This record gives sequence, structure tokens and C-alpha cells, in this order.
Amino acid sequence: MENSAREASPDEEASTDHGAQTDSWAHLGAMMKRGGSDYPKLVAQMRRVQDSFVAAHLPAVLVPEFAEQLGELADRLAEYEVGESARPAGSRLDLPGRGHPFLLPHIVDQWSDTRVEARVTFTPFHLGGNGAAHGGSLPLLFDEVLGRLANSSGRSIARTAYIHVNYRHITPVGKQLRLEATLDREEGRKRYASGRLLDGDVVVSDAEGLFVELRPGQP
Ligand SMILES: CCCCC/C=C\C/C=C\C/C=C\C/C=C\CCCC(=O)SCCNC(=O)CCNC(=O)[C@H](O)C(C)(C)COP(=O)(O)OP(=O)(O)OC[C@H]1O[C@@H](n2cnc3c(N)ncnc32)[C@H](O)[C@@H]1OP(=O)(O)O
Repeated sequence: MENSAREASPDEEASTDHGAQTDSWAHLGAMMKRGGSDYPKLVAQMRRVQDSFVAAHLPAVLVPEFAEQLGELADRLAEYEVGESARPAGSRLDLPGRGHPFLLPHIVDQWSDTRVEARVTFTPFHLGGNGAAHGGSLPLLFDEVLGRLANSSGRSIARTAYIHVNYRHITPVGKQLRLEATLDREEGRKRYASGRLLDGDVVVSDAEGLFVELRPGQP
């Protein structure tokens, strides 16, 4: 099932029942409407705040004013807090990084049952030092992409047991990189996936993950 839609279709919920599958597609469609058509602008501005926050050195005299303004915004947002399952952030599979500011803003170009190709640009928010991405941001990216691959195409929910990440070269910030991932094998409840992040032809990082299918009723 090749799919060129950005982030849209790999996350059909686990089901072998045709009726439930149809419901799950409808559910996904509804999830992707959460927040409305302007929600991408809100996420983009949030990401800008994150990037400019970590890059800024405010004059000390302005710090209280900025803290006040951010506090007012947080108070306004808090008025609209909803439960985990109703939130747009993380549900917008049509947006880079599911529209969640914590996740890397990766864009999926190709998705099949067992393979993903994506583009990603680490931003100033992810800077570790010397122009390189923070090491912790790479497992986050691999967990998201390998985890979604392991959970896609009608497979029942599996949770990350481990992600092993190799850092081969520095991961540059502000440069578009390519990510390839494959679901390599399944052994009972265990699903093994691997991925690599490329800067041009250079593999800057690769990873292997184990995802274990949850037993019925397992939290
Ligand atoms: C998670 C789904 C979220 C759904 C979100 C829904 C909508 C959002 C829309 C789209 C998003 C879609 C996908 C989500 C995206 C990314 C996915 C990220 C997933 C995560 O980020 S999730 C958080 C981090 N994750 C944890 O919080 C796990 C904590 N942990 C546990 O919950 C248990 O630990 C568990 C369940 C892993 C296993 O526990 P268990 O009791 O079920 O199974 P058991 O221990 O018996 O292991 C069975 C066999 O796996 C082997 N095994 C186990 N662990 C191993 C290890 N570390 N190394 C080597 N082998 C291992 C055993 O050796 C045995 O092998 P064998 O059968 O051969 O003996």
C-alpha cells in the first residue's frame, strides 16, 4: 500500500474487521480536522516561539514583560484544556510531526506496510551544541517513526521495548535530512524495525527498535 499523502494513512487503528476499519478511517479523518483549517498556523507559530525562545538573550529588563505575556497565553490556552484523546496536538497526522511541538517536524513522503521515507529538518529548538542536534532528539525521532511503522497497517498496538541509536556523524541543525525506516521482522508479539538518517549520502545516525505487541487488557 504505497501512499504519498503526508502522514495521513499509515495509522489506521488495529482491526481485522472491515466495519471497524471503516470506522477507524472515519475516526482518523475526524482527528485530522481537530483544531480546524487554521491549526497548522498555530502549530507553526508555537514552533517559532520554541526556536526564538532558545535563541534569544533578552535584556534583563524585558524578562518580566515576556514572562507575563507568555503566562497570559498559557492561562488562555488552559481554559480550553481537554482530555488526552480529544487533543489536536499529536492527532493531526496531516501535519509535520503530527502537529505536536514536542515531535520533530518530519514530513512523510512514502509509506508502505513495511517502509517509510521522510524528510526532517532539526530546528534551533533541537540544538545540542556546535550546530549539532541534541543527542536526545534522535531517539525521539526514531521512536516516533519506527513506532508508528510498527503500529500501522492494521497491526495491533505495540509499545517500544528499546531503541538502540548509533551516532555516526553530527546531525546538523537547519538542514533538510532524509529518514528511511523499515519494519524488518515480526516474531510473535515482537516487531523489529530499523532506520537511518542521512545528510546527503552520509548516514549521520541509525537505529534499531523492538516493539512488543500489548496483550489484551495490558495498560
Ligand atoms: C503506543 C501506541 C500509542 C497510540 C497513540 C494513538 C494515536 C496517536 C496517533 C498516531 C500515533 C501512532 C503510533 C505511536 C507513535 C509512536 C509509538 C511510540 C511508542 C512508545 O514510545 S511507547 C512508550 C515507551 N515504552 C514504554 O513505556 C514501554 C514500557 N514497557 C512495557 O510496557 C513492557 O516492558 C513491554 C510491553 C515493552 C513488554 O512487557 P510484556 O510484559 O508485555 O512482555 P514481556 O516482558 O513478556 O516481553 C515479551 C517479549 O519481548 C522481549 N522483550 C521485552 N522487553 C525487551 C527488551 N527491552 N529488550 C529485549 N527484549 C525484550 C521479552 O524477552 C519477550 O521475548 P520472548 O517472548 O522471546 O521471551
